[in-house]
Amino acid sequence: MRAYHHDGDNTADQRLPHEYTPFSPVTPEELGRLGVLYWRIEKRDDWLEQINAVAQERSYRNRDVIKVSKEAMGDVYESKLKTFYEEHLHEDEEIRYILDGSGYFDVRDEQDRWIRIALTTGDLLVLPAGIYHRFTLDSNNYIEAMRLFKDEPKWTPINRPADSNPFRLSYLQSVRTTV
Ligand SMILES: CSCCC(=O)/C(O)=C/O
Ligand SMILES: [Fe+2]
Repeated sequence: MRAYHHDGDNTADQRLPHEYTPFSPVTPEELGRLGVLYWRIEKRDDWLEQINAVAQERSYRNRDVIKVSKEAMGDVYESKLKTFYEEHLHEDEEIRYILDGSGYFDVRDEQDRWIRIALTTGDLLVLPAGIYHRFTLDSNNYIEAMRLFKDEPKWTPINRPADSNPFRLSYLQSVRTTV
């Protein structure tokens, strides 16, 4: 995982790294203050046991696997990518363990700037309910991820603006009390 401030350029290809100049890294602790959690679980023999331990600890009872690529998604590929890259929130945590490939999750910080989180195989990321975010493939155009859920999957992204959504309000409250 590599997290840094995004350059804010929305005109160039979203799949490019978009590193702010000068490069401005963001630590896991800073992500933690936004409610974003991160674990590194190497894809060695015991990776599934480690995922199961996190899932048990955090009550993630359901899971599935998604492959994002032209080959895997066919006709819906472009429209799915567009949906993933619209700024949105969810009323539940978004939990992704990267099984293969790579991609970028962008999250908003306290000043509403984008932080780009570059994920590769072995990264486990949890975005809290109510955080504004988006996802894009990088120039490798391929990611395979395990999606974990507390209960039944709540797929529906709620696009910004969603400032009076109760999950947004409670997210903001939780971030303020951690600062
Ligand atoms: C790497 S999983 C694809 C992106 C996704 O599932 C999502 O919900 C983005 O916000
Ligand atoms: Fe999402």
